[in-house]
Amino acid sequence: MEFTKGHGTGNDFVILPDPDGVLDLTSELVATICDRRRGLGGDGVLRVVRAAKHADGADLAGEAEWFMDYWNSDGSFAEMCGNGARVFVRYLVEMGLAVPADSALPVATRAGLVRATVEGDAIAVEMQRPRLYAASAAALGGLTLPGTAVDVGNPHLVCPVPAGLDLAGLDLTRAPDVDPTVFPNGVNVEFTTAGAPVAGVDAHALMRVYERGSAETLSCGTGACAVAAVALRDIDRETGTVAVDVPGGRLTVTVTPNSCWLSGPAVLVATGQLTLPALRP
Ligand SMILES: N[C@H](CCC[C@H](N)C(=O)O)C(=O)O
Repeated sequence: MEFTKGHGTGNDFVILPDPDGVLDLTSELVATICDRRRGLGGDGVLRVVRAAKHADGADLAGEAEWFMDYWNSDGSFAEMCGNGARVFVRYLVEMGLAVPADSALPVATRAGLVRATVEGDAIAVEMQRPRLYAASAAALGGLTLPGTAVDVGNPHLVCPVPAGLDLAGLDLTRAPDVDPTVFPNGVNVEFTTAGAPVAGVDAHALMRVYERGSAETLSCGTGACAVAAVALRDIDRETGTVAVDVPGGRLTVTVTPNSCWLSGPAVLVATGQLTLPALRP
């Protein structure tokens, strides 16, 4: 089966073209494909399927031709993947499956319809406005770090790193402990510090993330949106533009009154053939 490998600021995905939704994609197969030794390796899988051909996209088939069937590397589902949506659109355009109109390209997702624009090396995707909804905390290495729960279509917990602690030194080799009553379906946990002023934006943040279903990744698009929304709240702003530096590069988040734009690079690395036994006819 053909695949393409792509990434957005180091958040990497295996793209599987399956326009008619005939591939029997299972959690086990996704985990095997994403295994960095026994498979291709990836933070997740993006199946490219016509919205009309997938149960989770059919209700949006009248508004978007394509559905982004996103899976985390452990084989679990997620409602939204911001970097994944940007790489997904890069794939559609590069493969001639879609032409970005002036009014942006619609894509169906489990979190609803998103729109994307291609701006050279950068691809921007418009998602729902992050909603800050609770105070909670993450326990890590004997420390309890207070944070803010943020809904970006998928769940996030944004924890500022206290003065005296080094963001780079946090041990993210294991999942932070969180409150299951606040996050019954798990959560993506971002650890963040303020960055030096950056010209042309309202705030600058640095972040690392332990992702639900994928462990630590070099970047998390929806996580950057959550971090940006908290950074704006901390300067008493409801809207604005935030530069978010992740280990894999820089994302730019623009929070508007009704939505949130996530912009950054999206690169296709390679195309080839998957020959795993589970994929043989
Ligand atoms: N692990 C996330 C999904 C991927 C999020 C991230 N890769 C992004 O770019 O938004 C979750 O389970 O909600």
